[in-house]
Amino acid sequence: MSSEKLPHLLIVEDDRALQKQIRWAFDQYETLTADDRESALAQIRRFQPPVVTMDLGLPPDADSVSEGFKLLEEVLTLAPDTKVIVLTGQNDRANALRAIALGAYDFFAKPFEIEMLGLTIDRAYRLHELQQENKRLQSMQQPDVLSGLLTRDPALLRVCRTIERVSSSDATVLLLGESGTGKEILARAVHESSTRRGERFVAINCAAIPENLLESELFGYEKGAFTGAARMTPGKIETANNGTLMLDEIGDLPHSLQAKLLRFLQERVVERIGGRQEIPVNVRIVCATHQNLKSLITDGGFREDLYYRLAEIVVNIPPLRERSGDPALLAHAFVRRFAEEQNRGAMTLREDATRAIEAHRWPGNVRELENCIKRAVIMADGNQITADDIGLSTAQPPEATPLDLRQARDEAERRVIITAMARADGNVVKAAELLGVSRPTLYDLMHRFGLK
Ligand SMILES: Nc1ncnc2c1ncn2[C@@H]1O[C@H](COP(=O)(O)OP(=O)(O)OP(=O)(O)O)[C@@H](O)[C@H]1O
Repeated sequence: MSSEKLPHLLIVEDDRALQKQIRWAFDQYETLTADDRESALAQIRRFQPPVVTMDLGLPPDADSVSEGFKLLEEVLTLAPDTKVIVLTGQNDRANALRAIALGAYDFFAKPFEIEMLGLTIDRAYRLHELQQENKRLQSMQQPDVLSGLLTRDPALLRVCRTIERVSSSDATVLLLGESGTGKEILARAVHESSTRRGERFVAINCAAIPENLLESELFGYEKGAFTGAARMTPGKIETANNGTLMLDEIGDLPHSLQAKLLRFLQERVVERIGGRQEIPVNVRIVCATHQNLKSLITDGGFREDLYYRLAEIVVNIPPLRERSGDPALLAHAFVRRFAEEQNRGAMTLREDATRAIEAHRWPGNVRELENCIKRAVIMADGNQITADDIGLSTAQPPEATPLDLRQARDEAERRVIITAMARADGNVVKAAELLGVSRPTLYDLMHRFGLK
């Protein structure tokens, strides 16, 4: 390795003999030296050494530590990632601790063993390297488009991985899930993690608009196409050109429009109502519904050919009641969010409230939970939310259990761990206490069940 490639090590030491000794001992580094504060700062500015060893007693007042502490603070302001190892006098524990409190990486009392110092310097370099690598990776990462979606449930985590994987393609995604399960969040995530993210995300709810208006909303119209069409208006499909179009509640799309949408998906052109021109549109479609499209097809309510056009990738979003641990996890997060929004200070859920949340069936899913917590935050007298504030009944219906004993045991353990982690708001020590096991045992179990 050429000497330019060696990492820099700055030795700040006014005792020339000791300075030399350290230099010789660490020839695996490109050593720099300084014997007072000013020259040390000059070396830091010029070379930004990852690691610095520093005597606290520096001239002009080498018997006191004032120059040393001043330098330590300046180094950490100038280069906060630098690892500073402080060398102190023999019985100078108080100053050593003060240096650590200020942000020094480690300390050694003189006289010290040079091998021990060497090990600490090596460790400091490795830590510095890791931190730099971490920073580099973080700066390369795209913004996490699923960060607004909270879950620890394995099935929903799998859904998130699927969404991330399919986003880069242009495949049409069909999101199936009950109302309030997070279909819109996932549809936006598809858009935000695709190359279309700089373009528009346009959503339209097919159930909320009457049939005659829905056609013009989707396809647009020319001026004079019908009474009241005062000027040309592009439809949602056209508006979403180059971006993503979310067709929410696609199961409610009237038959006549199903045929028209199918034509668009085949030809990728739209014709505005009253227009003759075919306008090419490049759009990625994500659709969603809470309905069972397969049975709609059987009953003649939905075209099978349209279904297969839309269902290139089908994603099933599990309802909240089937997501292990998620009700409590989301409830804690919503309490924090709403308490902040309502300026209620730090609020928490009392254990009886968490239990009531876990026991409820959540027919309205995350939206219902969100509203329920919002109401409780407003209603609670103190800063603890009780089961009464939540206002839920706790009757729990029986659950289907697998018959294989080992599988049942694993499944039960897994659920209990997820529930404990959620109830403890992610705090492993608290969760271990709730479960009556040691922290390492809980870590082992989490590892065994693939829980982070
Ligand atoms: N996993 C989650 N983490 C955090 N917030 C969530 C999560 N899932 C849903 N939400 C919130 O719950 C509410 C409902 O979610 P969203 O609108 O995406 O559901 P939806 O399935 O599209 O509902 P609908 O079918 O009624 O339109 C939103 O406020 C959303 O931010």
